[in-house]
Amino acid sequence: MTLAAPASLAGYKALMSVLPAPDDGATAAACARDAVLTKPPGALGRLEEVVRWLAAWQGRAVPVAERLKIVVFAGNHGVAARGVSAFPAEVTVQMVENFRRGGAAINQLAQCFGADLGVVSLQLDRPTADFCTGPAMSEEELLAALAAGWEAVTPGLDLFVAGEMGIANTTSAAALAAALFGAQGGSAGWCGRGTGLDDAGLARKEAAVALALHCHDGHLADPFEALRRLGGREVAAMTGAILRARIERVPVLLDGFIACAAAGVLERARPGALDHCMAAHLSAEGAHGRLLAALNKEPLLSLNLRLGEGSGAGVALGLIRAAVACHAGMATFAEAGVSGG
Ligand SMILES: O=C(O)c1ccc[n+]([C@@H]2O[C@H](COP(=O)([O-])O)[C@@H](O)[C@H]2O)c1
Ligand SMILES: Cc1cc2nc[nH]c2cc1C
Repeated sequence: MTLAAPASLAGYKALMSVLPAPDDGATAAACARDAVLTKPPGALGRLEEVVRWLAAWQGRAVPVAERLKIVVFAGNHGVAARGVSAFPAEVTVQMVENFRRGGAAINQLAQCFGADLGVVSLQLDRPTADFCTGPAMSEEELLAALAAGWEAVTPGLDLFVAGEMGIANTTSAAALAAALFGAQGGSAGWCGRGTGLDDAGLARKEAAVALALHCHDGHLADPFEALRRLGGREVAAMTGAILRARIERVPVLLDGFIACAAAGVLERARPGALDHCMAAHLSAEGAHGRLLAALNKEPLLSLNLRLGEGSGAGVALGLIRAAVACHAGMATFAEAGVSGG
């Protein structure tokens, strides 16, 4: 059954108080099976945690990793005109074409691990407004972006990955993270080099984030309002998708800095709203570790990736499949005639 996206921000906020809970029965059954598999207890380390997490949200004692979906959301940012990225804004639309032709990293990762890949382009010819001088989006634009994400998650998926492409979106994510989780020590602490900024570019980015926080001061307490003022279309789409996944009990692998800032909106709106999410990796973007700590998430991988597109989560799909294969396929002590400890 298709569930329509809420028509108002009040509708989204109302959903935050009725989020589904994990299936404790399925978790207990997965733990019971794990306990009799032919290995010392705990010997598969965090792969066992992955199985418990999938079981809880899929509602299956033996979770599966067949219907995997990655969606890359693309958006453009007015703040790019301030010289806050190492690349020009036209790269966003060019990369969308690359995704469509199968030439990007995420295409290869999706193919490697049998994931379905979708690309959702969000009005690339209409960048958001420069949030240093006013809100990035109107309420109508925010609702359209949230709905685009919401509609990308179909019920019955075994796992969802929200990826993004948007030149300058690490500036948006830095400002949003500062608004959501505080700028103690200065907002520059949320700024990294993104696609590879030099020192002068980093200084422009830090100045842009500081200016934005000053401009919107007093209006950032509501996480959805912070998203409207400082986010971007692809950032808001990821927020909508991650929320829809929770409603549909679809587990989500979080990608890098921008995806985690988008997810952070939900965590600030209701602590625990990201219980259906696992952090795939620690990005090389400087403040990602700080953001993961604020979300209380321990990343599965740390490979110095800083690509976005959902690529860190794409690599982690291999671990997800490995965890599920062991849990589903291993013999029990009784079946294998192995003496238990
Ligand atoms: O996912 C990350 O942690 C990440 C870190 C640095 C850069 N990116 C990607 O690079 C773009 C944003 O970088 P920038 O420098 O233009 O803000 C955007 O398309 C992201 O997908 C992504
Ligand atoms: C080439 C390129 C590819 C990307 N993929 C995600 N963000 C990106 C940024 C650039 C610049």
